[in-house]
Amino acid sequence: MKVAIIMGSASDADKMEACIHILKDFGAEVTVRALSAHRAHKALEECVNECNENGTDVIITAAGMAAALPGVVASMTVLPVIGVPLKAVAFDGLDALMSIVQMPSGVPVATVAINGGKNAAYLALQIMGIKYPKLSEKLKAFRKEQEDACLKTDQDIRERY
Ligand SMILES: Nc1c(C(=O)O)ncn1[C@@H]1O[C@H](COP(=O)(O)O)[C@@H](O)[C@H]1O
Repeated sequence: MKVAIIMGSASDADKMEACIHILKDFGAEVTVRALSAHRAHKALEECVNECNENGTDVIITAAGMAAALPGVVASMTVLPVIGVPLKAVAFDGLDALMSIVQMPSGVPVATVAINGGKNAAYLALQIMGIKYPKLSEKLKAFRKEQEDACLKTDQDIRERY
């Protein structure tokens, strides 16, 4: 159960903390790298080649601004690539969202919400759940906990009003 997280810059790390924690909580082996396609494309290629060879199940990519990274990573692998657009200095993250979501056909990046690192983790876990049945069971238990918590808050609201 191996996930590689590649972000465009070390300055993105805070926004990906929750993603990393969720993956580790569910028992995934997580590798985290900060490699820009724009600034270090050779090292990025080496990193993706390693993923292709070392049994990585899913690659999560995260980048802000002109976010070429997720698409470039997707071009170098047939592993599932998830893209997390990050809100950086301008346009509330729409710049990154547009860069990541509008891939030409044949080279998909499964794009989550702006700053959607948590859902990137859950989506990666669900993809891996196909291969690891115990993980799938854990995810079902998590969904049940979430449902119970929702019903509890509903009850609280009904009682309050
Ligand atoms: N989008 C990309 C890429 C890329 O796509 O190759 N490389 C860096 N970045 C983004 O630039 C922003 C600022 O990075 P710096 O703080 O390092 O200047 C970050 O959000 C990063 O993801």
